[in-house]
Amino acid sequence: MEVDSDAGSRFADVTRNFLNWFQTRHGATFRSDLIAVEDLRGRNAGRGIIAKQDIEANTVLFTIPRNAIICTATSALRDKIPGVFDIENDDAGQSDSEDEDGASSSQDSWTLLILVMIYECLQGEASRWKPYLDVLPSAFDTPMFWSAAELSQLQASALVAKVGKEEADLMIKTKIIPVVRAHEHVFFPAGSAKLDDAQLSELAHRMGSTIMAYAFDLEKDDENGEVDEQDEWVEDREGKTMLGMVPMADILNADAEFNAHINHGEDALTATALRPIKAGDEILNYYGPLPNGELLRRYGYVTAKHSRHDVVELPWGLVEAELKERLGSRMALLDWDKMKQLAWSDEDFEESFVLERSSEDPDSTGLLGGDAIFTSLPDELGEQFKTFLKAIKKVGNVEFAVQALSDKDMRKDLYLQAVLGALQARERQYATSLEDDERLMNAGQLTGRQTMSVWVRSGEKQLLREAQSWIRRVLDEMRNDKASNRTTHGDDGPAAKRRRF
Ligand SMILES: C[S@@+](CC[C@H](N)C(=O)[O-])C[C@H]1O[C@@H](n2cnc3c(N)ncnc32)[C@H](O)[C@@H]1O
Repeated sequence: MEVDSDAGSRFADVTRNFLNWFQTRHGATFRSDLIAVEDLRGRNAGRGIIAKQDIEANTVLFTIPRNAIICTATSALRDKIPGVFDIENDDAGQSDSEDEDGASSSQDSWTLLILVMIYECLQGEASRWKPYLDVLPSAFDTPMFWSAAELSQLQASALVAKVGKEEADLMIKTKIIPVVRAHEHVFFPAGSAKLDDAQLSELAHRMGSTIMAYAFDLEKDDENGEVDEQDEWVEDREGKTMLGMVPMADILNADAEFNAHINHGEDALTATALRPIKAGDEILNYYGPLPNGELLRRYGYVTAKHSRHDVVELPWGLVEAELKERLGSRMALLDWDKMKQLAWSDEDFEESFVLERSSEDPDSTGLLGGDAIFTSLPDELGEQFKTFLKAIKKVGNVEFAVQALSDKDMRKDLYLQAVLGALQARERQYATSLEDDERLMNAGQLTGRQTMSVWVRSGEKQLLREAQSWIRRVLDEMRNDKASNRTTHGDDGPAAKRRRF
């Protein structure tokens, strides 16, 4: 990425101001002898923290006093509009408050932090976090901000349905703008221009996306003052946890393999090296075992190391269609709609299933061991298949369903064949093949967003292929077992040890 020199020096100025501001917070530490905040825009990673020299394991890299965090407990907004913040008395962590100005709100910790961030931004120089707010992003690469044409590059990825733009628009319209409008004298400093609804909505979107990619969960400390790292970077969309913006901790970039950890202490959060770090290496945090699609949705980037966590959704309808095809002329015996109604009356019946690889967790030093391998279909998919066969038997007493229900090997073969067909159909839902995607990547003509789309969709296709290969291997094994049983016992001999379905 080209970085023009004017923009480059502005970028460096706000970084310097932020560092000065951070280091003068009471209780803050920053090992400037060991680490530096650097401009990583050349590799599309914004700011990041780099080791200036070799660092020993367990070294504390920086400390953030809790009062430097932006959250509902530290911002002055809470005292100015206490009614809006009164969510404690509600079991679900939500309030349906009606304040003196009649603005109705149903807030949670997520919307309250958006309000706090809007408030602090609108205070300008008067906010005690101004130098920190200046290093937060003004533009995002998350799909929330993509055009329809850009989104179409994700093809059949389930990510498309999860972008959530309409939900965010509605939340801003019903929970953010009314609160600001009802308290304009609080949000807009005297003499400042008031934002119109479109400008407020844009600011709220920016703050929402910043929180999504930067905020920490502040309430998950265990008795040792530590946080389960998978929960540390949160997406608490149910509003049940206390969220906060943690200056400096959120300058750390992250990957599926990482070398630093943020410990949550009583008075401060500390960033610690998990293992020896070499001079020049980036200090990396961990956002959890996220598939690239989810990394893109929440944070706006993808990495090669996160591919191991990729997932793909298999809609049940595709498995059902395969089964229908296999029923062939026997379909005449069935009232398909009645049978479906019966199957769907089971409360556990699912519309789709998530396929994923088995992969070990990173070790205590942040390193990954072993490959991620596809080793099984979801148990629930097998259960659902059986439920469906039972419905077929009940409604039509179709011979092959009756047989499959009593013969485990036959059922397993039928199941695997149907899922194999469904996986192939799922692959065909994408507009390009895995090979097309590889050619596109190799041609090197894609924009950043296009590259990320191809990465996400080809990661899903790759997993579909691995699942198909796994099924073919299992089917081959079953055939070989059967053949060897026949040679051992003769065709009429008792079946040898049956495999579990
Ligand atoms: C908590 S911030 C980290 C600091 C950020 N780079 C900045 O300049 O403010 C999270 C954002 O950093 C970027 N990021 C984090 N890890 C990254 C990585 N490994 N590669 C590229 N970008 C990354 C993404 O834009 C993400 O939304």
